[in-house]
Amino acid sequence: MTSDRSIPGYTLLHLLGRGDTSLVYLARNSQDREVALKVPHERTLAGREAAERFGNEVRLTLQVRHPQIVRGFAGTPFGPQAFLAVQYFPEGSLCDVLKRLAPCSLPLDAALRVLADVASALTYLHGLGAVHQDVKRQNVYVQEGRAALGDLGSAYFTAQGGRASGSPYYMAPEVYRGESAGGASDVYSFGVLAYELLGGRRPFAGDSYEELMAAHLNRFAPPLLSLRPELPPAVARLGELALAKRPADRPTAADIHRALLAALGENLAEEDTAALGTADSTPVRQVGRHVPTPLVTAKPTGPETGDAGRWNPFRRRK
Ligand SMILES: Nc1ncnc2c1ncn2[C@@H]1O[C@H](COP(=O)(O)OP(=O)(O)OP(=O)(O)O)[C@@H](O)[C@H]1O
Repeated sequence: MTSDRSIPGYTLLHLLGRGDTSLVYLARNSQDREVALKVPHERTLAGREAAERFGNEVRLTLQVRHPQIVRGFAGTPFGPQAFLAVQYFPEGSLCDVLKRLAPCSLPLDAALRVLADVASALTYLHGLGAVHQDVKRQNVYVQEGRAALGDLGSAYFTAQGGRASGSPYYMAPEVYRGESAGGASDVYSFGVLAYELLGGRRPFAGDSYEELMAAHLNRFAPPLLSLRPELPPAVARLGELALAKRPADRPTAADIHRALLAALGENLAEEDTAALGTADSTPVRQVGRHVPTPLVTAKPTGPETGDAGRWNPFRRRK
């Protein structure tokens, strides 16, 4: 269950957290930099799908570079020495931050800033032709009010095909139906995150996977303005449109990013404008679970932490 493997070049300082895929340590690298070191569990390495997911996370994390995506420093995708060293966030994930704040929620400006950063990360990924597939508060890391999107284990380049997946509380209707995922599916998950941060509750609840699926497919959440009247109307409107049942009715991540920056009184930075269309990426070789697969009714595709699991949202693992 636990991993006591040492990774050459790193001194393990202490355990930061335990996920379904890996143990995450605070570690020091040979340049004396503190990093979060992800070391996969033995069972992750032993399971084909889990090992491929970890390998995918390593390769994509090291390939992409954006200020609002958790930065990867080094890694080995497969084998007994597999690891991933990433930027360390002392404040932890957005989930950790919200737990510490409870019963209060993020002040409006702080929530808009976090959402703008996540929208910026998605704009960049979508510009590369990639989808993230697991946008949720557990995968957003926070430092001094700024946010970075992490966990690229389920991400893939749409041109190369991949398997639709997600976390049940955040999964788009088309993913529940087993159709292919696209940027619009990430926008839907972003809409759930935005609803949580701005509305203070989830848009859809359910006591089972089936109940959640029925809610995401058929129900409509109360308007955000009814939950938080002080919201900028344009942001509330885009937040609701992000939850549109049909992918084509949703705004793009870039639309949402612009609206959030406007609400914060800012303009799109030049590098973000460039990232919209000209991001340079050489897609990595896809393996195993990332070759095109016939899609059947989507099942959540991975174990999960906390209360929004990819496999089973009702099983708590930590
Ligand atoms: N970059 C980081 N900085 C600080 N803490 C981190 C970082 N990455 C992970 N952690 C901590 O480690 C915990 C486990 O990380 P994570 O959820 O990414 O594990 P995983 O096993 O790789 O992913 P999953 O559970 O989704 O399969 C997090 O909940 C968080 O507390």
